[in-house]
Amino acid sequence: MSKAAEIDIVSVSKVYGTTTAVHAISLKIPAGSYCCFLGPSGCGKTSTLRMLAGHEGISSGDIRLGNTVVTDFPPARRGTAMMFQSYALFPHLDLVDNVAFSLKMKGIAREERRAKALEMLKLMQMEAYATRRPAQLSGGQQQRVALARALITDPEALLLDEPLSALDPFLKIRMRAELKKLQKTLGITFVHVTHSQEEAMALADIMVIMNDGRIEQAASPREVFERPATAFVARFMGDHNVLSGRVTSNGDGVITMTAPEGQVFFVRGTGRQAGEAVDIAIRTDRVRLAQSDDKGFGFNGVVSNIEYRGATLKITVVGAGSDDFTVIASNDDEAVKSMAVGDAVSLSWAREDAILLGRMSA
Ligand SMILES: Nc1ncnc2c1ncn2[C@@H]1O[C@H](COP(=O)(O)OP(=O)(O)OP(=O)(O)O)[C@@H](O)[C@H]1O
Repeated sequence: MSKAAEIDIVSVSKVYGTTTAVHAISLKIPAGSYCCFLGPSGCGKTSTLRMLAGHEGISSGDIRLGNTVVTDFPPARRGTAMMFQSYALFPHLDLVDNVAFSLKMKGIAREERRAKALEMLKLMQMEAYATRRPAQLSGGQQQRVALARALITDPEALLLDEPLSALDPFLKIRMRAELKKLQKTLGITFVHVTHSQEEAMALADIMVIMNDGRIEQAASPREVFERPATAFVARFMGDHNVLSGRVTSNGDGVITMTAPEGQVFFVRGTGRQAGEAVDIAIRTDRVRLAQSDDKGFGFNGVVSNIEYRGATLKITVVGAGSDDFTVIASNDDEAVKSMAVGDAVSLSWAREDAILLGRMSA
C-alpha cells in the first residue's frame, strides 16, 4: 500500500542538559527492512527512535528519509508514524474514531476518514470490533488497533517503541510473528526498539546494538551472533565467553594472545601490536570439555557450577582470568555427565572458533 524509504542517520547526537544520551551515531537503514534497536536500559535507543519520529529535537547531525532531510520537520510531515509502548488509545472513542484520529487532525471529512479507518481495522482483522472502546479489548487486540492507527497515515517508516512489552509471554510470541508478517505485507521500513535479544533476533533484518549512546554493531542477527564485533556485543548477546589478554605476537594472519594467568591462545586476525590489550570470544556450545585435542586451543580450569537444562548441561569453569567461563555440553556425554563441582577440567576449541573482538573507538 505504501512506499518504503531508506532512513539515513548522519552523525546524530542527543544532549539533555549535561547528559549526552546519543553520541554522533551514523547508520543507514535500507528501505523496506525490519530494523531492531537493542541495548541495556539507558543506552539511548528510545532517544534515537524519538528523534526519528520528530518527538525529540536533534542536538546535532541530520536524519534523511528517502531523499528528504527531515531533521527540522514536525512529526506529521516526516512520513513516519510511531506506535507507543502504552498504545496511547483514547478511552472515550470507539475503535473507528481512535484509528481515524490523525486524519481528523488533518481536516479530512468524516465519511472519508471513517472509511479509511475501517479499511485499516480490516487489515488488522479488527473490523468486527469497530464500535467497541479500547477498554473492551484484550491487550493483543489493543495492540492491533494501535498499529491500525499508526498505519492510517500511509507512513514510509513505522517506528515502534517496545511494542510487545505490555503483552504476556504467549501473546508476545504470537504478536511478534504478526508484526513480522505485517512488515512483509506492507513492505515499509520498521524500526523497533526492544530490550529483548530474542525478540530482536526473531524479527530483525538488521540489529543495531547500542551501548552508552553509541552503536557497537549494526548487522544481521546471524552476523551479530556468529561474528560479534566487540566484547560488549558478545557479552550482551550471551552464549559467548570473552577472554582478555595481551598480544604477544602477530604474523601470517594469526595473533597470539597471553591471558593474565599465562595461558596462550591463537586467533585469526591482523593489525594488532605486541603488548596491546585484546579480547576474544568463544561460543559456549563450541567448547569441548576434558578432551586433549592437538588441534584445539584451550586451558585448564576448575568447575564452579553445573546447571541441568534437560538436553544440555551448563557448566561454569574458573580459569584463564575468567570466573564464569561457560560451556554448554550435551547431557548424553558420559564424561560430562559425571563431572562435579571442584573437578579439574581441560577445555579446548578449534582455532577458527576463537573470534577476535574489536574495540569501540571513543
Ligand atoms: N528528557 C530527558 N531529560 C534528561 N535525560 C534524559 C531524558 N530522556 C532520556 N534521558 C537520559 O538519556 C539516556 C538515554 O535514555 P533513553 O531513554 O534513550 O534510553 P533507552 O536505551 O531507551 O533506555 P530504556 O530501555 O530504559 O528505555 C539516559 O541516561 C536517560 O536518563
